[in-house]
Amino acid sequence: MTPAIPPLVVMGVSGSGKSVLGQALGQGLGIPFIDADDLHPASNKALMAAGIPLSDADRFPWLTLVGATLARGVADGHASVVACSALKRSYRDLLRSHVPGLLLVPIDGPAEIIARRLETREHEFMPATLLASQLATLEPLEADEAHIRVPAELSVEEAVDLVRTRLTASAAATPR
Ligand SMILES: Nc1ncnc2c1ncn2[C@@H]1O[C@H](COP(=O)(O)OP(=O)(O)O)[C@@H](O)[C@H]1O
Ligand SMILES: O=C(O)[C@H](O)[C@@H](O)[C@H](O)[C@H](O)COP(=O)(O)O
Repeated sequence: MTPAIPPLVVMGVSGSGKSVLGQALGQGLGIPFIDADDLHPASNKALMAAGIPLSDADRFPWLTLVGATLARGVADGHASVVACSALKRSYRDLLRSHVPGLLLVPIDGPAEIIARRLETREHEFMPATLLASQLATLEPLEADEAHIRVPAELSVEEAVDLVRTRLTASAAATPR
């Protein structure tokens, strides 16, 4: 059965694996993938490249663009999957204000795994030194935030299977 797919945001700190999983989910579920990294204004990229964490004021216009991008997909009749850190509850609320049916896909794992991933990857503008600030900023999901949690230890294929299985199960459980 093909589940009805809600707009998805793969979230977590830098280096948790959002871009890789988001891309794989887009392919696996047959929906567009957008990396929120690509929606940052040059000013945000310059701050991060200089090792300066973004403030709420830096992030809100960017998150508004991310939310509008998700909403455009819904208006066009399809879900999209976005990779976006979405670290604070207020950021996620802003995204949900654009797409109320938003389903979060948080990637959770020990800081050591994430730090190791950051050490071995190349990034256009994000230095590994910002991981500490990302972890300090991350606000855990609250009980009313719809989500499918993905352990960082899973392979990308296992993570896609987990999300697909959970989507199918929740579609089967939803009364028509
Ligand atoms: N499930 C995974 N298992 C092993 N390595 C992974 C996994 N997901 C991502 N990676 C690797 O970790 C690094 C960070 O992944 P990336 O998707 O860029 O993270 P983010 O978008 O959250 O910053 C990359 O080198 C990527 O290849
Ligand atoms: O401060 C933020 O809100 C995040 O840093 C977010 O903007 C993202 O994490 C960066 O664009 C780096 O990209 P990765 O998360 O892909 O490393």
